[in-house]
Amino acid sequence: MDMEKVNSMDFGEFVDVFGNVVERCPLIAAAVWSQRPFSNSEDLEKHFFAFIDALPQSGQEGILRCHPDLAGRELQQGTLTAESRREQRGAGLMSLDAAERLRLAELNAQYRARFGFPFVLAARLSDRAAVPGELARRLQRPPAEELRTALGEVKKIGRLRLADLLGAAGLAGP
Ligand SMILES: NC(=O)NC1=NC(=O)NC1=O
Repeated sequence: MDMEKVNSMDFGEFVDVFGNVVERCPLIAAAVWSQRPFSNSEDLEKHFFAFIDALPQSGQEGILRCHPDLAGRELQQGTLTAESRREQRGAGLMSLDAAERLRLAELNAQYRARFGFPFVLAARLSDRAAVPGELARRLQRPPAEELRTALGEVKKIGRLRLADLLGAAGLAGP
């Protein structure tokens, strides 16, 4: 892994490349830049996750609130980030019928009303058939446990996005 290139990035380059590892939270990349040099991709990922874990609950909930709903308004309006659009399309969430979309909208609304943040799941590790059931199941979980679960999904999304970036941007090495 050619971490030499990553470690040589100035602040602007680093945030340009890694600013959306956590959806719409460039602050995290901006903070992690200070931790360079990174010994390898796991070390880089560890710093992203450590920042999330060190936040107060309000900050962790804030990260979740930066995520667009699955198959929600932003998908309909075409305002998703490129990463989110790819992830949601890959899970088949762009081709839901009206009934599926309505069901998901209802579940998302119930979830948000109960927890105060949106349902977050690593769409690339799921698919359109599984999402409603997973949402309904997690809807019943105690808030403290569900916050931990949701942050775990943010990390899964971040891990996959980092792997794309380090692999695709010619940063992958032997
Ligand atoms: N609410 C969400 O789970 N959003 C998302 N999951 C992904 O995998 N990408 C998203 O934007």
